[in-house]
Amino acid sequence: MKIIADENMPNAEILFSHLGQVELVNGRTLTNEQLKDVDVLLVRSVTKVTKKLLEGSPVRFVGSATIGVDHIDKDYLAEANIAFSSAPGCNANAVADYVFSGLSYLYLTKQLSWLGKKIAVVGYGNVGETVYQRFAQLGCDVCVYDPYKQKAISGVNFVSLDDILACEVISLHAPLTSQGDYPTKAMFGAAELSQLSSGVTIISAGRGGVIDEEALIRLHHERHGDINLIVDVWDGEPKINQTLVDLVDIATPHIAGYSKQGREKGTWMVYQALCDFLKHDESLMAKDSAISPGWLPVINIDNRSTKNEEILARSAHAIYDVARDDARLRFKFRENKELNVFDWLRKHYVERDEFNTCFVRGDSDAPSLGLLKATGFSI
Ligand SMILES: NC(=O)C1=CN([C@@H]2O[C@H](COP(=O)(O)OP(=O)(O)OC[C@H]3O[C@@H](n4cnc5c(N)ncnc54)[C@H](O)[C@@H]3O)[C@@H](O)[C@H]2O)C=CC1
Ligand SMILES: O=C(O)C(=O)[C@H](O)COP(=O)(O)O
Repeated sequence: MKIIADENMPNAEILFSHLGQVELVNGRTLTNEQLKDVDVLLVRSVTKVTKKLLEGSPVRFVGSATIGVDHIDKDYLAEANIAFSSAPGCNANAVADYVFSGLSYLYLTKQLSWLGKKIAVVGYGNVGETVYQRFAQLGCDVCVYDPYKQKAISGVNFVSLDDILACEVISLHAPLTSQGDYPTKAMFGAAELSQLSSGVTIISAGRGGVIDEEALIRLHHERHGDINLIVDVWDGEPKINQTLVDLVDIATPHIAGYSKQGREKGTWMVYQALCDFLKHDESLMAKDSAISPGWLPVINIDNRSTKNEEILARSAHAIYDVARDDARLRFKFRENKELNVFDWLRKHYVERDEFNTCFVRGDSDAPSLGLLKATGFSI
């Protein structure tokens, strides 16, 4: 059996080589020609899996080690009787860590406090729920917009899109869709953006295209910069709008989900699905050996008078400082105009551990202990 896997899929060779012959390829430039003798195709989000790519190939299983599936033509796969599996939730903690690292950065650099603000989450899936629950457990005033989930779930503060637009922090975690009752493509267009409150913070870590970037740039100018932006996903990746990069507080190359554990879990979930499809015993590989525990650092906190928000910010940054990814992006784009910088940065990403791999110690009555637990740290 021949298996083609994206070269950016961690552990692919280790896990899949006992199921077949594995070839690692650049997923962005993959062609139909490369698939002519391939049985299993394992991709990441940069490969458009369409009829054009697969037609005439013997591929009978496609796995995507990602949460998002907007790069997959699932209708065609079903029609062609090709099995498909993705990795729902694999990097939800990583994206939530990104959100808190971003807010921590704004707190430390602009003294922008968010704990007491009105916070909105868009999309209540694996990522949105993780982000929402962290805010809720921190005691924040948090609401969520997800018209598909609203009726089915109780105990969650679902609101309308207009209510979301009035909030002071808005974190976007909806998929990119252009069909259905509530398509998300350009869902944050000029009309919606004009309703944003003064000094709002927007975190865009779902998919580029959900925000109309030109409208966002215009709004930024009109408001004289009175809007804080943390942007991980871009319309038209890997080409990105440099005007927008220059305006935002944090610009990163679609790496919100790139924790070591999140990426490894993605490969692991696809491996499990392929074993299941092949009726192969997955226990030949141990999950523990496929997903790293992290470096297990310890943060010691005490009961002194440091503000809770400061403790949160410093702890988040001790594990993952989002500013390092922003600095790398800006530096590389200045340094090299020829290279596909966006993909280069992603391929050479210095992976980070998740907050949950870090243990916090301190007096059991220290209030910040509970806050750090709510933010995803281990106690
Ligand atoms: N920046 C990054 O590195 C990453 C980005 N993502 C993106 O985040 C998206 C969300 O991830 P998950 O929560 O795991 O997906 P999910 O599929 O579990 O949940 C998506 C949620 O969005 C909701 N939704 C759909 N249309 C909506 C609309 N018009 N308004 C509000 N909510 C809407 C759905 O009902 C669903 O509850 C993924 O589709 C992916 O595109 C995911 C992982 C990493
Ligand atoms: O899981 C998703 O969905 C994501 O957005 C991934 O983190 C994107 O990573 P790549 O698949 O593009 O490496």
